[in-house]
Amino acid sequence: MGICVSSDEKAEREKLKKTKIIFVIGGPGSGKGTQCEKIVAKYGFTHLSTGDLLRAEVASNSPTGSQIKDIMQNGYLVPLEIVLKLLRNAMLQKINTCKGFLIDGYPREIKQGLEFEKMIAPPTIVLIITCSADTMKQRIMKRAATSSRADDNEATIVNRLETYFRSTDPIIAYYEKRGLLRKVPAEGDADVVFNECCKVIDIIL
Ligand SMILES: Nc1ncnc2c1ncn2[C@H]1C[C@H](O)[C@@H](COP(=O)(O)OP(=O)(O)OP(=O)(O)O)O1
Ligand SMILES: Nc1nc2c(ncn2[C@@H]2O[C@H](COP(=O)(O)OP(=O)(O)O)[C@@H](O)[C@H]2O)c(=O)[nH]1
Ligand SMILES: [Mg+2]
Repeated sequence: MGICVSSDEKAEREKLKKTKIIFVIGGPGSGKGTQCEKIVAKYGFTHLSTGDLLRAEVASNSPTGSQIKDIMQNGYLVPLEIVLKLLRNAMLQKINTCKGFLIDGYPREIKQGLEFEKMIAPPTIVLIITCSADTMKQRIMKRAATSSRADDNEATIVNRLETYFRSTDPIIAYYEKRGLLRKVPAEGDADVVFNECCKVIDIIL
């Protein structure tokens, strides 16, 4: 006997499958949030950052929040089940009004991508914003002056960069092989980077 799926759940799945989904990946401080903000303004997509969802969970003082606080403070990855549940719930809340999703900061491991496809839908494309580790470090240190993020400090930045580089190469190779990867170099000015992002997005509209 198959797994029993309610008709509501079926309808949700169908809607999620029809919606455009862009994974936005890139190192810490590469400019994912900055580009997503610009994309939202131009295309009206819905921006969901897994980092923001997790920080909101910590701020809410929920049991899950206290479980993940130290992990994040130290620059490590939060367990997949926690991230995916928060993400799926956030997507379902917006599904009826949304023109497309920008999923910022996900996947961080191939397994996250595979589980997302199982639970939600395949991504339309995967946008990767790339710049050097030095550039990322400099941008985060500048942001640290105003961000009040617990992980925007020099020691944690080293861990975040290490975590990023360790887990990202396989993700890049995986989506490249499937023809879904779109690379945007991000050393330059944010507007120049945005221009490149638009070229990639215009093709999937
Ligand atoms: N998809 C995810 N899977 C596991 N952990 C995650 C995920 N997204 C975020 N986190 C965790 C990792 C970090 O400890 C913390 C902050 O993530 P995030 O805000 O994406 O910061 P970041 O350092 O990768 O980049 P940024 O500087 O772009 O915000 O939350
Ligand atoms: N020069 C330059 N700075 C940028 C660019 N994108 C973001 N920044 C700055 O770098 C910092 C990190 O950007 P953010 O969008 O938070 O990056 P994220 O960590 O990838 O989400 C911010 O202080 C931005 O102002 C860019 O394309 N060019
Ligand atoms: Mg960010």
